[in-house]
Amino acid sequence: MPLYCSSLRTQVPCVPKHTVRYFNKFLSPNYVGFKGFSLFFCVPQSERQHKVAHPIVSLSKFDRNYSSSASASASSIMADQKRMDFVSSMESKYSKELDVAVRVVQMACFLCQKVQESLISKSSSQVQSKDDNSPVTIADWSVQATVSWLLSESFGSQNVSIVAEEDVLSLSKADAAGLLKAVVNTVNDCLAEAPQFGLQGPEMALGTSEVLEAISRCNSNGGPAGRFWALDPVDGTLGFVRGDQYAVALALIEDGEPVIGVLGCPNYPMRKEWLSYQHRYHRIISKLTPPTSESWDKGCVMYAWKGSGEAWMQPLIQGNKKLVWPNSARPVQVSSIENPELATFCEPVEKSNSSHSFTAGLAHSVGLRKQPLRVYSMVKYTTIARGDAEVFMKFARAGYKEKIWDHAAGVVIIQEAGGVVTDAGGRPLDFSKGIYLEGLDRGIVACAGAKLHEKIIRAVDASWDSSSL
Ligand SMILES: Nc1ncnc2c1ncn2[C@@H]1O[C@H](COP(=O)(O)OS(=O)(=O)O)[C@@H](OP(=O)(O)O)[C@H]1O
Ligand SMILES: [Mg+2]
Repeated sequence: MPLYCSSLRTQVPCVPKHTVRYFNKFLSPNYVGFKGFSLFFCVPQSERQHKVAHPIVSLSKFDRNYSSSASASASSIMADQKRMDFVSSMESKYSKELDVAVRVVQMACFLCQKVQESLISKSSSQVQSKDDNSPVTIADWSVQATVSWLLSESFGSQNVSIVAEEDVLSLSKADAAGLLKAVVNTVNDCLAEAPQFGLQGPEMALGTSEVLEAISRCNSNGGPAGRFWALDPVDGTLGFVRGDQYAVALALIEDGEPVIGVLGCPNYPMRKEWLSYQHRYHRIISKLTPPTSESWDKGCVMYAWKGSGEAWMQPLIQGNKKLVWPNSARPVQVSSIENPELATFCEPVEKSNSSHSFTAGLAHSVGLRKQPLRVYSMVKYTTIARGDAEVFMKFARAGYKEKIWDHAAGVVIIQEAGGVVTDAGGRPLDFSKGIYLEGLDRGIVACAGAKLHEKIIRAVDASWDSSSL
């Protein structure tokens, strides 16, 4: 039987994670029992071909988490075994949901990219105004319809409950007929590509009523019990219409806790320096020196499930390539920088969304010296999870209530990548109270590590009373 061998500390595609963890525990250089076996391990080719549903695995990460010392006691081995069993059971519990959610977000990114291209090249006639005057585009409704339709097809509509940002009212008005037509066409164009993403599209193009129904089905109010999906079809609408950063955010929330987080970031640059530039410059440079078709220049989908201790990033599907799992996924980890002088903090672009002056004071008091990185949308969560910045702070004006779909996916991803996310009082965000993060204390603080986090929480307390927030 042909064997697939891989040297230790390289990334191993197509190996079931629990198998790697199991081997890795014994392959630790300190583990005397199997020391002579520590250079290679082998997996039968047939197993490799059949068990490809999981992402690639970084052995070095598991070394860090799971290495046993020579004096490892039987009880710590048992604890490891228990954790392995827990991880395996959770893995099988969420594997279909994760697989479908990542594919669906890939499709949503594909849709958004097309709409954003046409928005930038045409005028802004495709931008509508919602009651709260924020711009909303064809993409918002089209993504919501597409995601809702695909989740219902994959799990059965009776099993799918979705909390999402857009409502169907403004789209159903008589004067929105042109917009509705554009949404129906965009949804059908996207769903026609479903097989490329490993999903099944409709046999016939969806009619207007089916599209409206898919959008309006996202009418769950969340809450503390059961399962629901939280969707922000286009988070960072301003970034989207400006041709800049935005995200498609999908999370599965179970009994009030986000358990799966998937974030599509179509404009995320692989070279982190580009995050500080307006996306316009990136586009110009890309035109002058176009990336090769194989290079991973920008755009990713990040994902994680709670309790796995892993977060992953895969490239967006390009051209008419097929999504073959795990689609070159790479593990991501938060930065190891603890020194505030070396750390970068990111925050919302719009000062109406978060007080820039308050965060500047906090930054100064904890010794953060670098210029803030202002990035639209939940891409800020991606920035921390990937290790491209160390701190994310958001302090909205008093009275603003944060919504669960603006944070759920990012929280799971940062936590599984090794970071910390809390409110400004140091408490976990509460996703169990409906569509808002009720009881949020002052603001949101996400950090790569606990030390930085603690410093910032202390600084908030010290300066809050003198702030005008
Ligand atoms: N006044 C106010 N204060 C705080 N937050 C607000 C406010 N208004 C809106 N929002 C929400 O912020 C989402 C935009 O993302 P950010 O908060 O990261 O801001 S920014 O786009 O970088 O400026 C944005 O998400 P989208 O509506 O999906 O763009 C909103 O949910
Ligand atoms: Mg949003």
